[in-house]
Amino acid sequence: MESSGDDVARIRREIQALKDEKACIEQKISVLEAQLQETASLAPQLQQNGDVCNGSCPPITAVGANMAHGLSADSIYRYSRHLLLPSFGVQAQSNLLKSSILVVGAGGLGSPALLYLAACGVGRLGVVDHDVVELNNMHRQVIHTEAYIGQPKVKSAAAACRAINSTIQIVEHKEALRTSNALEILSRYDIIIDATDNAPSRYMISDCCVVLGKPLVSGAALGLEGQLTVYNYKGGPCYRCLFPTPPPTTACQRCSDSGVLGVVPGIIGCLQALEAIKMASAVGEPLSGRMLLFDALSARIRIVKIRGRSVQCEVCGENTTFNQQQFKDFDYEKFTQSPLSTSPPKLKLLAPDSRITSKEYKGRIVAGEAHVLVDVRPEHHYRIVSIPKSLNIPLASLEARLSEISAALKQEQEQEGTGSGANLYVICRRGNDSQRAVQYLHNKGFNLAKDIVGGLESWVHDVDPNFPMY
Ligand SMILES: Nc1ncnc2c1ncn2[C@@H]1O[C@H](COP(=O)(O)OP(=O)(O)OP(=O)(O)O)[C@@H](O)[C@H]1O
Ligand SMILES: [Zn+2]
Repeated sequence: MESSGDDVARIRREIQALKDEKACIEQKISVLEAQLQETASLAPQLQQNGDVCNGSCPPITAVGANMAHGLSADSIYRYSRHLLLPSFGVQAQSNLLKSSILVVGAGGLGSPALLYLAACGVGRLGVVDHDVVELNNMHRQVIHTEAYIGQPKVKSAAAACRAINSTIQIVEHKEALRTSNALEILSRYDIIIDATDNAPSRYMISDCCVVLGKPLVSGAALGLEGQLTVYNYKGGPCYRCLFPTPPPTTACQRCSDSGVLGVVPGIIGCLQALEAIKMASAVGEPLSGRMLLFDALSARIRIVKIRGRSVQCEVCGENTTFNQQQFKDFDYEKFTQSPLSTSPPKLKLLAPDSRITSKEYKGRIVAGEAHVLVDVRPEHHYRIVSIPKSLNIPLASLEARLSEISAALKQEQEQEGTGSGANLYVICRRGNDSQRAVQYLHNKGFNLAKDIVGGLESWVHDVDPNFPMY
């Protein structure tokens, strides 16, 4: 028998499937309605004339309305506020409708970018992402709704775009962009938007744009800051011109570790859409050779001049031999020493006898074992949630606070009255920092220190599914 939780999930899935079907049918209806509207505007005049056109009469639209630009009546009405802009107008809108733009990543940056690109009438809009929608995406990834939790982001994003504009083509690429598929996917679009969140993807997308000769709108947002620029546009620099060597992996922070205020990627994503729209419609001056820096706390936006194309650039420089084949063979994960996937790396620094699983640790609590549990997460993480009776000593202050661990172990031993001494366990969020801490503690003479494999994530997974996770 299914549990009530399974039931709820199944019913939600069925509802979503029906909603998708409904959205698809509605899209078809509105396309047919637009066709009907255009055809019907001819029909009464044919009837009034009392005869049926045999092909020899002049086209009736030529008498009723002069629309040499080719926009339909529906499009004129839909995009009328664009058409009214003297600096945009009919020509720019027609250019947009003929353009194609690809957004890589349907997360914090991609969400607003996709919504505006769909709304403004980009003729073909592609979205690439391999991930599924999660509850902790909701605060910033505004294209997704709760009904899509657990479903592919591309499916959710495409449905939202279609709901806004059923007259454009939306293409779903439900896969991670890799060297094996990037050339083929990117070659189908005029302009590329990088809305990903990791170093290997950034280098890979930029290099691919260089070999294919496509302009790239690149954005980033973390914490309360964001930045934006356009690469590879009419002789401008590429990402590698600016950053020939990848930053150290410790400098590559992720939203899932460092946090991000939802509206910050919202702002940068909107600006990415704007830069793409400007290029697609041939209006204005793209942000090439300049970088926009946004600081939410001080409410400051600065535009700084950045270096131009580097003659020494390994990918776009004067003597480069970098081509499509080299792109396909390039190992971006090795180059940046970080994974393409959004999941953080899992370190293995300790011997098995210096580690215990979260289940084993739970067993020791139940057995009443004398021990101290040190939680080495930063204090603001610890304040979100922690295991009762744990002692918070962040990894960064471990060196200065070793005496607190000694004191806690002594106190525990006295309370329990054990002769053999109390055990020392170390936990963190995912099991990486706890290993670093145990290595350090071993060097400082705490030889019995053990790390809890997989940290609080494994505690939630294997011991207590109700323990809140972030
Ligand atoms: N190589 C890639 N190909 C396709 N999509 C990618 C690639 N790299 C990253 N992405 C996608 O880009 C999006 C980036 O979104 P965002 O930075 O908001 O982070 P997130 O991974 O959704 O959330 P969080 O970091 O908070 O867990 C994600 O949906 C991710 O799946
Ligand atoms: Zn370059």
